[in-house]
Amino acid sequence: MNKLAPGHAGRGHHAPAQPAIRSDLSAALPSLSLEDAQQSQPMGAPVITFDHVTKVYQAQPNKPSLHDISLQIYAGEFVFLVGHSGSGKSTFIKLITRELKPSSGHIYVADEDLTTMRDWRVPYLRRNIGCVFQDFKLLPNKTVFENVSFALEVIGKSRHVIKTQVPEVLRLVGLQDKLNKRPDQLSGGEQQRVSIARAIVNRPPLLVCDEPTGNLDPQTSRGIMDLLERINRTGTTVLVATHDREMVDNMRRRVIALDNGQLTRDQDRGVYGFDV
Ligand SMILES: Nc1ncnc2c1ncn2[C@@H]1O[C@H](COP(=O)(O)OP(=O)(O)OP(=O)(O)O)[C@@H](O)[C@H]1O
Repeated sequence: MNKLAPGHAGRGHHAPAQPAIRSDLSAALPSLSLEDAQQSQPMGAPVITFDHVTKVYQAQPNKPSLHDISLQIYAGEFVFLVGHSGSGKSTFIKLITRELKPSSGHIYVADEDLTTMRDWRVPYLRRNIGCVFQDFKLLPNKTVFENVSFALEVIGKSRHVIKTQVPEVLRLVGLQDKLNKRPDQLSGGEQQRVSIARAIVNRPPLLVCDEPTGNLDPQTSRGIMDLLERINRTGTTVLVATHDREMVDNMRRRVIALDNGQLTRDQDRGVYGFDV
């Protein structure tokens, strides 16, 4: 069943998207407070809009990796993106971060049209999107503290901001005692917590995760999903691409299902729903 967000047309697969273009992306997005707030309700404005999006890779001209996808994800939602290997999940995420451009259709993040966005604006877009990957992507020769602080240094944050925000976020993910460890001195679950800390230290309003528990055992995976839920409760919109059936079935959040590049299901409190 498609859910209706307050004050908005349904999120049906073919809902027309007509957002106004805003020049200030940051102003258009809510900011993350690291203190746990009440469970936030989806707010009025869509954070992500796909409007008849098709993506065809040059290497596979006859087989769209995504075909005519239209949907909206609202501020404060927690959404699972599920589908078999090759169904288009990573392509979907790369379109949101503007690593890829669609072959046709439009994608809006906080009302900004990524299709027409100038290249110089892309780094500003990415400051608003925390990214978490299956393989953590930590810098091996840097400590936990340095891996997280680096994310703030590259966007020019002051030493004062770094000294306050990095310990705060490492406390949030439960790594306050591991600041000086290197990634190879941590478990897989701890490394993923560092990568989540790095993704949210700049308080992005949107967190996208591509198979965040793909390398972790079930118990560690539950800890990571609990953490993502806590981050979501602070108001951050969370999108998780996953194969983790148990997690999706237990958490009963919105599920968007892709099959061969087609949107086949968009369900509130959904289940994984594919045969393994
Ligand atoms: N750079 C590329 N060039 C050509 N085809 C690609 C490229 N990247 C992905 N594809 C194809 O696009 C389709 C979707 O791939 P995608 O990686 O988005 O799927 P996925 O659902 O994320 O898969 P997985 O769960 O295995 O990561 C597949 O058919 C894949 O072969």
